[in-house]
Amino acid sequence: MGAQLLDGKLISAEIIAEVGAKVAARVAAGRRAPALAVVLVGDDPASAVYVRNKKLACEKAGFRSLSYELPASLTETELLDLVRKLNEDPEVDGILVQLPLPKHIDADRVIETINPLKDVDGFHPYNFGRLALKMPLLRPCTPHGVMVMLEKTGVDLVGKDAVVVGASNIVGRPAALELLLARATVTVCHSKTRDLADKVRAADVVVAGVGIPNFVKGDWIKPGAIVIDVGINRLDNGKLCGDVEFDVARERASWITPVPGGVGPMTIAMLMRNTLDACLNLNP
Ligand SMILES: Nc1nc(=O)c2c([nH]1)NC[C@@H]1CN(c3ccc(C(=O)N[C@@H](CCC(=O)O)C(=O)O)cc3)C=[N+]21
Repeated sequence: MGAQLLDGKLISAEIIAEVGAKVAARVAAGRRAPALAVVLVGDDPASAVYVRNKKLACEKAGFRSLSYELPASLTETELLDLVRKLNEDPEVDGILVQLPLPKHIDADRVIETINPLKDVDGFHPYNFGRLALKMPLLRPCTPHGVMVMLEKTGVDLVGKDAVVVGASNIVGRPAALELLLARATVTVCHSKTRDLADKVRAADVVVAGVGIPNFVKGDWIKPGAIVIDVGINRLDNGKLCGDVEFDVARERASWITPVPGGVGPMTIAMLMRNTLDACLNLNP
């Protein structure tokens, strides 16, 4: 027994290849390739790795990537000016400002300054609101990647009990909206939730995004449940691990995502899809 693995690396590679084929066809028809601007402020080593992976994905998809690597001393005004310049640049389809930003910069203000049609992270309140109102436009990449993985299980989510552990703006909340859009019954748990274990025990689908290694215990998982682990935690030994106690959960679940090689690569695939969609929306 034991769960089947949802291979994020494989699914991501398929999606990036699909995007790449569409880009190649568009370029063959004489149109320019989609262009993604990636803005990195400061020198957080994890951010540098993610940004490098995003640039590699752009190459695979045939996108142009414009990279802005700026010092931690950058002022908020300077960053907002750059965002406005990219908003107005007709050669730029997608704008991604890597988070977290240095503390002296108000990230919400930066996100709200991005043209919602170029907001390929799906973080702008406009895109978040569209998702909440059942008319998604650019969907937040990580929760959208979660939904694509859930589709790969072939399990119908309609009426299923889904429990989201974590209520962050980038994972838990948008994941809950995605699951609701798929017509699951959604419970969102957070640090004030009582009897978390009981809530997880009742779930047909568990989505964990809290950023604490092994926070969701394997024996909480209902036999046959689907487990999607969005956590990416780097341990002292340098290894990555998720938020779910994988080895025990794996024995009980029907499907489970590994870390690494699960949701992480899906986030990047969905970013490529959003950038193509933004390009098509802006340059029909
Ligand atoms: N504006 C913005 N948009 C983001 O989408 C965004 C962000 N800021 N800030 C940081 C988080 C984190 N994130 C990841 C993307 C891919 C992997 C990924 O591909 N992970 C690999 C492992 C990579 C490694 O070895 O570290 C995996 O899970 O297999 C991880 C994390 C995007 N984020």
